[in-house]
Amino acid sequence: MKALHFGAGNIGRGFIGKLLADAGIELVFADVNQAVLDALNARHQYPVHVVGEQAQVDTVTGVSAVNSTSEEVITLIAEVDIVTTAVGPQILARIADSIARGLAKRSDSANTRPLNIIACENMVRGTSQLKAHVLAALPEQYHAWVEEHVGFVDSAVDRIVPPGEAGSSDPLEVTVETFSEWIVDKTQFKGELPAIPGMELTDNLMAFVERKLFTLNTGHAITAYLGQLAGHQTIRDAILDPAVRAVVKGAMQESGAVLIKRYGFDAQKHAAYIEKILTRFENPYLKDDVERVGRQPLRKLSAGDRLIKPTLGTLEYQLPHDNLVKGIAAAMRYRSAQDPQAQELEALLEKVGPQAALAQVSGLDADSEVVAAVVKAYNAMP
Ligand SMILES: NC(=O)c1ccc[n+]([C@@H]2O[C@H](COP(=O)([O-])OP(=O)(O)OC[C@H]3O[C@@H](n4cnc5c(N)ncnc54)[C@H](O)[C@@H]3O)[C@@H](O)[C@H]2O)c1
Ligand SMILES: O=P(O)(O)OC[C@@H](O)[C@@H](O)[C@H](O)[C@H](O)CO
Repeated sequence: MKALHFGAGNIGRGFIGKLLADAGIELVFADVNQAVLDALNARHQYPVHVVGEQAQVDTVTGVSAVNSTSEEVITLIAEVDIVTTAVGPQILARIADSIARGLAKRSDSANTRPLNIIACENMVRGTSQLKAHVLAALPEQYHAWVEEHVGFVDSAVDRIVPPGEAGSSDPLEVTVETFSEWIVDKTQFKGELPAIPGMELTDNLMAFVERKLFTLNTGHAITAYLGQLAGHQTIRDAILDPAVRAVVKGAMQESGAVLIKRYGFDAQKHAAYIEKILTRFENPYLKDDVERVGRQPLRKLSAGDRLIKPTLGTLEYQLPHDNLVKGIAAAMRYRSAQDPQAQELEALLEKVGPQAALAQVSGLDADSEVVAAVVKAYNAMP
């Protein structure tokens, strides 16, 4: 079996690429970072530090890399059995053209072996969104062939992987937590279901996607935003601050009430899931900056993402949302000199004020009670 993975970044090297390579699958990474590409092709292996009570260093072997914008990628898509991505939601549209060209080549060369494509991004049904971009870039004559031979498989992916230590000179070294979860929608595969240790198959993906995105990522984002406001640099320091922790836990309980109502989750098990996440945020072996977790606040404040979507759920079921509201207000206070979205948000707030800015980025009704509540919380923050 052969796989092409787009994005040799933190989650690409530290989780998805590692699982594929560990399963004995021949793995090629596609990326645009020349230093990473050169190092992968020079060494064909890299170290993964799995940190926790029982630390270990695993070596991922037998890997190579190509530039994501090269013709080699097109040829690989025509040949491989699995394509995975971990590039970030905003990059999916950019790689769609290459995938479309690769699928056309695959069809032209009469390769009818099943191909499965799995986007491993923090978004709801990211692979389905990638599929829409790919079909938009693919001439109509190939669409029926793609429907028959190519599976677009949605997934939920969970492992906290911060960037490498600032002091490390190895561009490939990656540090990961012990916990990991990769859940894929088994109803969307073409051909035989792959047996990859660490990949779990489900026919109830939406429940897992929403559970992860609207618990872990909701809590993570609020930890970052409130943490920055309280002057903390890392997620660990932020979550150990009782004032931050109370809002984060409260927000996860509020989104949890929505999930319990929507998917019939067991309330006790969900409470245990929240507690486990809080201990993961506290991990003393990971240095995860609030700026990584808070990155791209416009994406995180968009209608389908981790702050607004669960809040809409509380409105749907008439449930409390005071802590989610504080989290949204804190997101609007997020500032980062490195992050173009943080600057765009700041400029928008200056130009139109918090009420109109929130309505614009989130799609919420500017005259709604919930927007008024966020603006009140925002004005009360330093
Ligand atoms: N890091 C985590 O803890 C974590 C956990 C679960 C999910 N995710 C998700 O995984 C995705 C990647 O996150 P990350 O933390 O690994 O980010 P990252 O920045 O470390 O990695 C992204 C990689 O994509 C590469 N890239 C950019 N443009 C590209 C292109 N056109 N073609 C190919 N590669 C390209 C970058 O060079 C980089 O190596 C995001 O959607 C994120 O939400 C991250
Ligand atoms: O990757 P983002 O920007 O969507 O979210 C930042 C973090 O919350 C995220 O990367 C988590 O570390 C990850 O989702 C854990 O599984």
